[in-house]
Amino acid sequence: MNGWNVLTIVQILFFGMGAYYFFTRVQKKQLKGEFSPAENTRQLEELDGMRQQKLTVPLAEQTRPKDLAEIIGQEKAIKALRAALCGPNPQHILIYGPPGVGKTAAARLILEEAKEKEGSPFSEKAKFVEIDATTLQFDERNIADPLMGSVHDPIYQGAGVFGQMGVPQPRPGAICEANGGVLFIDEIGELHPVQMNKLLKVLEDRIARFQSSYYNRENKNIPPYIHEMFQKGIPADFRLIGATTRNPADIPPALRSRCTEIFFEGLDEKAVEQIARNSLNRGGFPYEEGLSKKIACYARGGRDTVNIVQSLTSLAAMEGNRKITFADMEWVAETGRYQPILRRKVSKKAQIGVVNGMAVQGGGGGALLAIEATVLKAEKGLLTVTGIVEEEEIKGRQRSSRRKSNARSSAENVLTVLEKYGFKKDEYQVHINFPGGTPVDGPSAGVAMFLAVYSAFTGAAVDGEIALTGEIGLRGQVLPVGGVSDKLAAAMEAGVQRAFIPKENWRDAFTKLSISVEPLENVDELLEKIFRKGENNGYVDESGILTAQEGNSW
Ligand SMILES: Nc1ncnc2c1ncn2[C@@H]1O[C@H](COP(=O)(O)OP(=O)(O)OP(=O)(O)O)[C@@H](O)[C@H]1O
Repeated sequence: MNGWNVLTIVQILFFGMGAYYFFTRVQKKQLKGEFSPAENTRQLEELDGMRQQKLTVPLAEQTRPKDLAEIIGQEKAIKALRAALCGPNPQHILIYGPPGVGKTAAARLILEEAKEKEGSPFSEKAKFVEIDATTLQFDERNIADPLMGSVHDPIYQGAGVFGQMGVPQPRPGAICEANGGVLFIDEIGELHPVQMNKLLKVLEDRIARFQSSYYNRENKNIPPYIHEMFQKGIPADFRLIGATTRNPADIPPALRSRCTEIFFEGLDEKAVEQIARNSLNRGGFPYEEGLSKKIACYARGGRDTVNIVQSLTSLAAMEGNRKITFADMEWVAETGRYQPILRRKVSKKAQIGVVNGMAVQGGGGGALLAIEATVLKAEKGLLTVTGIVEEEEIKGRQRSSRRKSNARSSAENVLTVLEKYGFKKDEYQVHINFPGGTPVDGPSAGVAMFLAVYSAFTGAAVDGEIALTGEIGLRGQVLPVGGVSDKLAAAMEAGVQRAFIPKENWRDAFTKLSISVEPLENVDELLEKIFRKGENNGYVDESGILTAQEGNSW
């Protein structure tokens, strides 16, 4: 062997050792997922720096109820929640209700209370796992599903050393994290139908199952725990609490049938005032007397209230920690685009040609509207509808929209239906008025308009403590409308004693309300229910021009 050959062999050996060192080092790094120590220290320092930068706790967080007793105005719903979750056999639960009225706050607190109860299957460590269905994107490739979990197949980027070894890795989702506790899904009605079906299956099986075309029982590279995950699944034994602002009819029956349904009500004025007072007191600034009442004129629920109080306290703090005034509330309402809430109280007096209609307000929530009508004998028929805003822009907090009223065409239907009761369109001037310039959703005011004109036409006075909603068909049918729960809440707050709603909107839950709610199929039924026979509710007499003059005094 000559000198050249020895040198070559030495060079090859050195190169080989260098390559071996390099590859084993890289492989070790990948196996351990290790970074360089300096990089690791730098990243940790950065995270620590971020943790040091704390802002003060927002008032919304400070005022979050810490106890179920701090949730105002939902006593019945909370009792039902306790009954469903705090016993030895907790149920799955669906909570319905308008936004910001305490559904999430109550769900967060109920598990803690359940844990304290003797015989509860929830252990001290039972977790409350919260997920918002509006932020869950459905991924049909199932690469990332925070709710159900997913499998990282070896081909995917980031599969790491398991990827090189051809091992698929199950990644448990929220259903497994909640095992032994509560899974709370906010806005559950927004779940993609495929996710909803998978969730229903998990509620039955109480196991999360994983599949992958890369999984092979014979693959010796696959660690035993991953074999077990594929073959036996991962436990997902939890109680579901779903919350939704939708109507029960919009929720899949298969989910409803597996859950106890609980209804949170819209908050009335008194409840909002109480929440405002509690928040103002926690805010720590002096405030003008009666301010909580003023806040209740604008806030539609608990969240609105807390947000308004937060703006008020920020303003007072910015201007030298001064007292919070009514003028500040006006400013917050103006800049925050809070619409004043219509809160009419009904009159106990029976009046001719005046009726309470139940409506839905632009920004959400129900409202009670007065509808007045006059009927005058004339040479020629005429219909006038006033007080409605034909088209208006509703500037909501999140979006603006234009709304066109079609109250007039609904009023035309009313006159046609009235022909059955002796009224002749060509012989009367009818004037229907919605005092207050409120945007009116025409069709749903149909039955109320009918009653107002009928009353003016016949001279039969209508009880001031009744209210109505429903679209009217040309044959006098009472047709279904939206927002009935909100409308009933507003009616109760206004002092209504009897509310008439379309039969198709009827729910058994309405029997539990503090007022009488009566379903209607047609307007004949309505007339029979509210007028006694023989009273002045027949047809107009020959000489008579019957008007609602008496009714104009309200
Ligand atoms: N009934 C209430 N009593 C006391 N505080 C309330 C009430 N309702 C709401 N709040 C306040 O508003 C905040 C938001 O309410 P929460 O998140 O519980 O509403 P939600 O009904 O779940 O609304 P969403 O449907 O929009 O999720 C609460 O943290 C609390 O500070």
